Order: sequence, then C-alpha cells, then structure tokens
Amino acid sequence: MAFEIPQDLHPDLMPLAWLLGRWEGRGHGDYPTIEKFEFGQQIDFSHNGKPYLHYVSQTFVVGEDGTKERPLAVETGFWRPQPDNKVEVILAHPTGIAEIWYGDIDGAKIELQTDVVARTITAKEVTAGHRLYGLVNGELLWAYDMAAEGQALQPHLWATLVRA
Ligand code: HEM
Repeated sequence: MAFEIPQDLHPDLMPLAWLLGRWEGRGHGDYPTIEKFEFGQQIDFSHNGKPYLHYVSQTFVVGEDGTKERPLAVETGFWRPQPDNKVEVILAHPTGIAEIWYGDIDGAKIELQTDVVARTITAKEVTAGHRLYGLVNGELLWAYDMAAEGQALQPHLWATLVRA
C-alpha cells in the first residue's frame, strides 16, 4: 500500500516517518530458559503533530489461518527523534518493566540499546536489550535481543510485518 507523509507531521519526525501506520505480521521467539514459540503481531506508530511517535505493539497466539486466538505480550511507549539521526525511546511493559533506549537512525535501519531497565519487585530479571528495525522491500523487520534471568544478551524475538 502506498504510504504518504501526513501534512501535519512535525518536521523532527521526518527520519522516522516511514514507521507511521499499522503493521501486521508473524514472528518467532526463543531463549535458553524457554521453549521456542511463534506469535502474531500488530504494531501501530501514530503521531499528533508533536515531535514524537506513539508506539503500541500487541502480540497474539495465532491459528493456522492467522486468527488471533489469545493475547501474548503488549508494549507501548514513545519514540523521540533527536538531532544527528539519534533517537530516544521510552517503553513500558505490563510485566513490570520500563526501559530507556538510545539509538541511531540510518535511513531505513534503526538500532537501539537499553540505557536503563527498571523493574518492579515481581518482574523477571531483565537487565539489557538490543533492537534492530529495518524496512526491507516494504516489509518491517525487527529483532530483539535480551539479557535476562542470568543469561547473556541473545535473541528472544524476531518478526516480519507488512503495512495493514
Ligand atoms: C513480541 C513480544 C513478546 C512475546 C510474544 C514474548 C513471548 C514470550 C513467551 C511465550 C515466553 C515463555 C513463556 C513465559 O514465560 O511467559 C517468554 C518469556 C520471557 N520473556 Fe518474552 N515475549 C515478548 C516480549 C518480551 C519483552 C519485550 C521482554 C522484556 C522486556 C520479554 C522478556 C521475557 C522474559 C524475561 C521471559 C522469561 C524467561 C524465563 O522465565 O527464563 N519478552 N516470552
């Protein structure tokens, strides 16, 4: 589907404009402490004329035909582009985790690293994250590496989405 840059987009958001809209797709997950799994994902990036994107990711257990059967992880936050193609991201998870990320925008590729991972006392012991987002042939590819539960930084999730 053709994507048009909204007329009221804040100029600071231009380097991230390609993320705007709804994306839908499938992903895989793994970690040394758990069984491999698959998931469906819907990502929404929206703006309100201010210099940040509002981000919401919802994931699901999906049936063979793509039907959403039940919710898995959800996360939400704000993407704040900065001068020199830098970006700050604030994310919150219903699992009791909140993160501050710093990253670089390189055209249609964004690389993020956690600066701070804060946890409630009942949250799992997540200590660091690394994310890659890229637009490849019109598809949004993203991957999440995590350090958690005493394990070194390594892949937890990877997914491919298309514009809905
Ligand atoms: C696309 C989003 C995600 C999906 C579909 C997903 C799915 C899963 C699944 C199915 C498990 C195994 C069962 C369970 O413990 O609930 C799991 C474990 C886990 N996930 Fe995720 N996850 C997602 C995102 C995240 C994020 C963003 C974080 C960290 C902020 C995270 C941290 C963990 C941790 C710490 C575990 C437990 C590992 C252990 O118990 O040893 N996950 N995830």
